[in-house]
Amino acid sequence: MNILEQIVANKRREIAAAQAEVSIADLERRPLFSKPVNSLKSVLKTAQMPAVISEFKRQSPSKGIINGTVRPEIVTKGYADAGAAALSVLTDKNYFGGSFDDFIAARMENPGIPMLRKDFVVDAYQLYEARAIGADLVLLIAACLTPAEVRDLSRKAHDLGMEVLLEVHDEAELEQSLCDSIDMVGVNNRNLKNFVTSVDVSLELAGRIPDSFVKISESGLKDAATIWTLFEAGYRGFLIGETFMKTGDPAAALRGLQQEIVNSRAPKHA
Ligand SMILES: O=P(O)(O)OC[C@@H](O)[C@@H](O)c1c[nH]c2ccccc12
Repeated sequence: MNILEQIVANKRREIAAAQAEVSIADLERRPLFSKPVNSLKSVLKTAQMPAVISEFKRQSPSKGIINGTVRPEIVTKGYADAGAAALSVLTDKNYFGGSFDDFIAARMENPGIPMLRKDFVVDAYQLYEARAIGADLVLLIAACLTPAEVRDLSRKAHDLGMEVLLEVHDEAELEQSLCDSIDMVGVNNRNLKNFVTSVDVSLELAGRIPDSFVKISESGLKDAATIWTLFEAGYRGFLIGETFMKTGDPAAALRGLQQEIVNSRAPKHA
């Protein structure tokens, strides 16, 4: 099994255990379940500048521990104050060291900013969980879902009031999985099967994503020049985790990058 298959197999066991313990009716009664949703799509649609979606990620299968000491409420408040367009918080425990507690701590501190539940969603039950912890949008990863699952899960997410970010890594995934209940398409520069990162993936797929979908480039992003190149290619959102999290002060790292983005703004955007 490749790593993605292992993660998904583990996820299915976790879901079975969670379902045995907490019913959907219980999730629907959680206070955050009915909170109004913050739209990321509407923010990105009209973005005049690259919008950074800042991720809280303690560890990953490719990098091991990235930051073992950070507190989610402090880091995410710092991200929001530094001008992040949205927050992404990992909730997978086994491979990314995340949790619902991390997500909820970030949510309580930042009620008004779009928040992505970053996990491996393979079952509608997880969409109820996402809503119950206060998520505004969910990630659906084409590489671990059939096109029919993408369609059904994205419709269900909409029924629950959330937006959907579809993650693709190549043209085949894009062509098979894109459907009209997707709000945003995220091109993952990292191949989840072997962890190799290249922004060429985003550049190659940009022209193949219809303009009706907001485009987000994900993973391996570090510098303003690359972000502007991707902006020119049509990307509006930039999902960044490690570049910030590996520093002692992730919010300061975001602030520095935002400065760099403004300072290196291409003349035609002036
Ligand atoms: O830390 P990076 O290289 O900036 O990447 C962030 C984000 O794109 C990455 O964490 C990610 C993208 N898609 C995922 C799916 C599952 C887990 C993690 C991810």
